[in-house]
Amino acid sequence: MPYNETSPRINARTPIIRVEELEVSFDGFKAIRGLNFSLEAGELRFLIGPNGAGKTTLLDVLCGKVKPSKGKVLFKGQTDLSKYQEHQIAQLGIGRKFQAPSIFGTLTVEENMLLSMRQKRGLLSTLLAKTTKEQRSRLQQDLEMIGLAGKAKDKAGSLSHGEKQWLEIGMLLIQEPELLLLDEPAAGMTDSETEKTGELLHRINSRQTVVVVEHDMEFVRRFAKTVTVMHEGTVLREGSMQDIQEDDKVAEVYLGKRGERHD
Ligand SMILES: Nc1ncnc2c1ncn2[C@@H]1O[C@H](COP(=O)(O)OP(=O)(O)OP(=O)(O)O)[C@@H](O)[C@H]1O
Repeated sequence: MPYNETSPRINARTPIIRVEELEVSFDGFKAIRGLNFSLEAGELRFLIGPNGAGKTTLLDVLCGKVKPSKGKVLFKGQTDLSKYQEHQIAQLGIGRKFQAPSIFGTLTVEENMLLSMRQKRGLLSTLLAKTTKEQRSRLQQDLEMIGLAGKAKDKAGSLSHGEKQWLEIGMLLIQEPELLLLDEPAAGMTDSETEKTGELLHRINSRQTVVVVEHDMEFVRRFAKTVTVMHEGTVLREGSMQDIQEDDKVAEVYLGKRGERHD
């Protein structure tokens, strides 16, 4: 049975994430200021905005890497994420992929996936445990999902840049998060890898909620469903890509305050 059929993953009523009046300060500098943000279970949400808008900081708060100085961050309506450590948040079901790779190049693709699967259980002894039939089937399913089933026995170090990124995503998927946070998943990829990454995001989104921080506007145009535009630590606009593209305020923050130049 597909693993997502047994869990109450998608509940269209309760937001999977609700952020209220969030503030994050770094030595007095407010990187996030009064931010409100809501994400429904099952969404594929793109976060965009100029450099320094606070996109990465928001993901850092959601995964527990950065603690808010004010405000609420609720997971599934009741769990206050600000009270949990990073590893506990991972256990709760929020997976974060950073840009820097964390795979073991000397291990095979499959071994990297298995290590990640066992880490989730949090017991060192499980590293020595035998893989169950169910786990093997999970592994196979996720390898197929990320397009690396044919490379399961290859050393991870021999993969292309794009394939390494997919393996990292696979290592998150195998931990069965309900919410996946991805920072520029297509950065540095070839055109064909970028296309495959977009398709992968949509496949993942058929069973999980996904938030993607992205700079590549062509990628956003091609693959985004709903887009949140951030600016100066808060949400500037939210909507479909078409709404966002037609918005004067969004154009202004991206194009360096056109209005001011012409006044
Ligand atoms: N650890 C930190 N200490 C001090 N300032 C920080 C720290 N992390 C982020 N900032 C500052 O907070 C602001 C928001 O940064 P953040 O990285 O979240 O923006 P971003 O929208 O992700 O930008 P980019 O698109 O350039 O990655 C920036 O001004 C940044 O310099």
